[in-house]
Amino acid sequence: MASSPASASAASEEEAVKAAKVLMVGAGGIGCELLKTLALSGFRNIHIMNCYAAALDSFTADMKASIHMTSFEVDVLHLDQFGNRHGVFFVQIDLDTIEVSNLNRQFLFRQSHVGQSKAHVARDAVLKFRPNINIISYHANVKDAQFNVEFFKQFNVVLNGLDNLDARRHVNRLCLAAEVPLVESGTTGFLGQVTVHVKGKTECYECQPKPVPKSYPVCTITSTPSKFVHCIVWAKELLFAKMFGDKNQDNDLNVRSNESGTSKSDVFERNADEDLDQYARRIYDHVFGYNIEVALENEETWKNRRRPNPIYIRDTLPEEAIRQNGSSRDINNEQEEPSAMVSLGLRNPQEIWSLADNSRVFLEALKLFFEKREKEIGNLVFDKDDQLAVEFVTTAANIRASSFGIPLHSLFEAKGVAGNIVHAVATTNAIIAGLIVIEAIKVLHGDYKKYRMTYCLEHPSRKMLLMPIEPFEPNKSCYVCSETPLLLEVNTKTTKLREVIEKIIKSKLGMNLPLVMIGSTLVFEDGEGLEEDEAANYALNLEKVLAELPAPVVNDTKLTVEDFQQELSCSINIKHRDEFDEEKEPDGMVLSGWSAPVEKQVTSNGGNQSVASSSGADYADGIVEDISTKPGMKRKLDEVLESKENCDASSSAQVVEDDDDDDLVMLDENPKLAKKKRLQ
Ligand SMILES: Nc1ncnc2c1ncn2[C@@H]1O[C@H](COP(=O)(O)OP(=O)(O)OP(=O)(O)O)[C@@H](O)[C@H]1O
Ligand SMILES: [Zn+2]
Repeated sequence: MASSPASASAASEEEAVKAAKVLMVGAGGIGCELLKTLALSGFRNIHIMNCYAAALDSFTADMKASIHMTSFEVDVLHLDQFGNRHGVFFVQIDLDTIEVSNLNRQFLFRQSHVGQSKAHVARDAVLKFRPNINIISYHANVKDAQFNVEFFKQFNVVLNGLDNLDARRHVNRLCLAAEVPLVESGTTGFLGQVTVHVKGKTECYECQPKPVPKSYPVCTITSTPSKFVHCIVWAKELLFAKMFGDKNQDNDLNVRSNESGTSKSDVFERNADEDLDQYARRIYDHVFGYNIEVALENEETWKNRRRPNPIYIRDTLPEEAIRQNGSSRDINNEQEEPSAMVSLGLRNPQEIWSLADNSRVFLEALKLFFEKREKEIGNLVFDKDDQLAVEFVTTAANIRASSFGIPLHSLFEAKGVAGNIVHAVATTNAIIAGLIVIEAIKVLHGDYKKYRMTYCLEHPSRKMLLMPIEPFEPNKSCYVCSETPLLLEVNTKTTKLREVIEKIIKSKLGMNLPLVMIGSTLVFEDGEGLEEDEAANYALNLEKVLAELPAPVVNDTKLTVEDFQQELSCSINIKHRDEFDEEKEPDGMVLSGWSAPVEKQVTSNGGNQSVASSSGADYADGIVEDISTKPGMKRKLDEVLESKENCDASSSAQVVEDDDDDDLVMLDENPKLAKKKRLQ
């Protein structure tokens, strides 16, 4: 009996799925769901890979310490280079190990897996219910050099389940270079999206500007906090950074260097004759007492504001309590990871501690950093998974909040604010994983007219929670997927090559290992394998101003910038400019022709949704389209820019921080986006 066209098409779809070679990047919340859904959807050849040992060299000591090397991982490593063992395969990459906090939603993992590779354990778990699937797992960073264009070329489709912009951009570039379709995804609480990117047919992941983190005026953070988040930003970005971070970094911590007003040493330096107890108390009095007194002297500031109270240790912890502080420490409680609350016998992170308890934990945390983690001091960056750092930041924020009459918060709540944590919703991940598989099947079938970008909303819009939208055409001025040159306005007589590389090429253009050419002269190259004299030469060039490079960069010079790993090359036309506005153009350079982050005023729709994005500097998860209100118009839901508060004229810089508000916010419509053409 002849088969109907419908069944023939279903059969060919099934064949395409069976024969597919799929690369999946990320085995976290979305990744676990995705792996399971792929396995249950007929994908037969799943190859999760682990280039773990090779990648290990590029890992920092901390990363290495977090990796569990098991015989299983080594075994997987020896399987083969490109997984051809199985002919067709599904590959999964993830650099992370399993944490207890993953278990509520990353259902392929169990308590006993904590500390093990996500990629391997996920592979193992799926093999238990689909033993005939070919899976190879890689416990590695997808940015590792071995995952080059050749590696990507072997796949029919790449599926992202990542949580950061950096890795997403990298995968986008490799997919473009290898000409492999990419299905990209992200979730934030109830919100999520799946987008399809096929070279030449749809826009690439970087065709559109990505959201920028929320920023607060410096004066709000340093002088006039009115919300708890302002205290958290102060504690994290200023105090913590000042105490434990890189001393050479700019820091706007608005503190006087010492009480007598003389130019003696830095107040944050520990004096030779000071024991740790004395040092901790001096810091406390300085930042919560003395500095508030100084701020109070500026009557103007407090005209229409509530005046803060200086807080001194003698008031919060009278003498005997101070002494107790040392002795109440449970010295038998030698924890692997030092914790001030544990050593002081405080057990409940969900409880709001009194000012006295906050003060005790603050002093204890400060001391523990010096006692137990002295080697790290000078290099620490706040990390929401670092218990002692969270304790320090929580208590510093609470003491400051108390000074300014702002309600105190529990450690659990403060950690959420400090780490920009939006609680993940397992159902959203499951829905998004399902949508990824639907798009992957369409991609394998090659019918690009059926591709959809789908957005998962929290509240129904036109009675729909899922909003499918036709993908857009590539953006003709995208520097990643088109050849449009960029324009850099810069003072060529004062700007060093190093600044252009750090602030523009690496930071804005996201290149990993850039190479810079002026005409045919190579002035800089990054990466391993350079000859000693080459490296020395490039190091010299880095410190030269542009106009004094071996091939001088002046007005109208064209730079060629390339990243071999990403197979990305772009031209930058230079326009010399003498002056830059320090406030509006803090880089001292202006790059145009790239997808600059959108910095638009936002309005709230009065909803009650949380739209913060991924943790730390890793944001940019979601672009949500609200086609119910503006058909064809893109709106972004996950970028929240607080309208600038009135601020002293002296405050110019911005402290960058993510959203804290609960409101659903939407960007004003971007007219540029409205003009974009849909796929024909
Ligand atoms: N460069 C990268 N290479 C490989 N895997 C990556 C890379 N960057 C991120 N990932 C992985 O992407 C996954 C994202 O998953 P998810 O968003 O659920 O994060 P998580 O770390 O598992 O959970 P949470 O951040 O909520 O604690 C993580 O498992 C992470 O290890
Ligand atoms: Zn593009």
